[in-house]
Amino acid sequence: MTAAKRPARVAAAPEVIRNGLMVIGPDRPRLIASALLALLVGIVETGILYIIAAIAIAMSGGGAVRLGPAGMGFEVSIATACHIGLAVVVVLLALSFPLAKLLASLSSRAMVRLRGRMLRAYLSASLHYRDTHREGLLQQLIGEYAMRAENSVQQLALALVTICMFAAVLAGAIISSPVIALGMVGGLALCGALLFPIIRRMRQDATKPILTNREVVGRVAQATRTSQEISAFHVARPVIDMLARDIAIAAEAMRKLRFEGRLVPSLFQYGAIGIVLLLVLVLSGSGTGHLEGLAPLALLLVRALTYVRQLQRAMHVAREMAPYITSIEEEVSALEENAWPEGDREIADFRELRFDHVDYAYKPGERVLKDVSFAIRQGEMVGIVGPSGSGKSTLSGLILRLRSAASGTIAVDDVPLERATAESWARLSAFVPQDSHLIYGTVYQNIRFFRDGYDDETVIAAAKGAHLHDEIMRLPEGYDTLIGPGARGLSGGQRQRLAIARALLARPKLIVMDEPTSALDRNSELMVGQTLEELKGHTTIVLIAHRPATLGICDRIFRVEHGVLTETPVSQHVA
Ligand SMILES: Nc1ncnc2c1ncn2[C@@H]1O[C@H](COP(=O)(O)OP(=O)(O)OP(=O)(O)O)[C@@H](O)[C@H]1O
Repeated sequence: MTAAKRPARVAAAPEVIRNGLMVIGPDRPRLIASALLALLVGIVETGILYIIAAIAIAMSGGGAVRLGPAGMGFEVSIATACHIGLAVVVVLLALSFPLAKLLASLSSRAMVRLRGRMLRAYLSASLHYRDTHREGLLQQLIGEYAMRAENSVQQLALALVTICMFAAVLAGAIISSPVIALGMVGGLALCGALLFPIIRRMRQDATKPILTNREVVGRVAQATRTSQEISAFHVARPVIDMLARDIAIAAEAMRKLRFEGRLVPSLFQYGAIGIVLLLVLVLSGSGTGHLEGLAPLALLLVRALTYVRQLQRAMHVAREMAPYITSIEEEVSALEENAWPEGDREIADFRELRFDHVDYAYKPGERVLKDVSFAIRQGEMVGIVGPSGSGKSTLSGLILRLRSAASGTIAVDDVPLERATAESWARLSAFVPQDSHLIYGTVYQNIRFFRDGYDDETVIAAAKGAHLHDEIMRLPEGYDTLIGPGARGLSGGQRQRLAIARALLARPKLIVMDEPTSALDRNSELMVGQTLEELKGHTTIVLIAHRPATLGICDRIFRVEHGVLTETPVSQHVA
């Protein structure tokens, strides 16, 4: 399982209901309250339709308005009937507010829960598992999938509410004229039976989305990330063509779904009306006397049919959306199963970090690190060298406790690194990646990087430690200048030193630097070198580096080749 599959099908009703209830979860009492309220609205609505019909009859006949069931009714003037009607309308309006509020809150609360769960699951999953995901997965889950799940819940709740209203109006119609009302129910059932083969065929057509949205989103994410290269290689046209093709295929599948969504309810409604008219024709021709009170009944039946149409549409949309919930559930469960262990031992300091016979594989059977054993003592500066692809970055992931060994042990003093709490090790260690990223925010926010409890002075001290302070002070608003995507950019050298300031902020005991000077200009490289000199002796540094100039400062140097680590003399690497 590598990524959320775009559901290439329309769900069956039981799946829709099961999924909807799963997402609604703790809000089921709200759903029940909505249904009860809807039933009440349906009953009151039946009353108002009955009053309107009675007024219409009285107006056409010139007499009083007759209200109440046959034989037990009473007569009132048209004005009184209108007043009663207005009072009922006020009740209807008053009931509409809580019903609308309940329905809206049901789905929005479901979305908040879903998004929170997805975000937690994704960010708590192991890096090893996240590596197996294509790019843009979280965005797609939290964006498109959550919206569709919300829509499914909304439609399902709407369907339930519609059923309740339909039941109330139908009950009114049955009381008014059992023969015609039951005839209409029979007509609907007949329509359903007749239309079933067409519906099934259309549904099958609609479930052939050859290209998944997942692929479209993945390709868009890829196009965004490589936008600079796309311009430089002048390949915008083929990229646009490729995306346009993908989008068109997805759109065709969607068109078929929409077509079904529009057509089937109409076929149902008009078919049922036709059957009712036939029934009236038969009854009037036979003179069986079932036609008294036909006017209110006609109104009730028309209203009931609009509910059927509404129900059809709601179920259609809910069915279309429900598989996204299945997909979210599968994806989130897999992420949760692969949660990265939090650990249970607080580590405040360490004397030694030791690797014993450590193996690591991204894929089963393909060892990237083989039988790695070494120890780093507190305060040492250790260089890691080796050709590209030899396993240096993988090693840094293991040191940072972002990955766990496939076999062998990694220990901080006597504690296996996996047992150390993720939080305490993250406080004790820091990372300067090969390619660091800015976030949209001020320089302060970029250096703090979501960590609370560091005042401005501490941030400034970190920037000074990274030899970035003077350049920050030259920005228009100093540390308050907005930087990052969509705002002001920084040069590669400045970005790298900002990454170092980020790492220095919490005064870590261990810093892993992945090629910190690989892409730097001479000036930035000198400043990074100066930072390293200043850290030497009191902060343990693991320096992944190629340049002899950077390695000269190291106490010890390890070489990784084809995943095998050996110690080599420092003198061998210094020019
Ligand atoms: N996410 C991944 N999935 C599968 N294989 C991976 C993954 N990341 C790295 N590898 C493989 O693991 C091996 C070691 O990669 P690593 O990034 O640790 O090398 P490196 O020595 O840091 O390389 P460089 O100096 O180019 O950064 C490489 O063969 C690489 O192809």
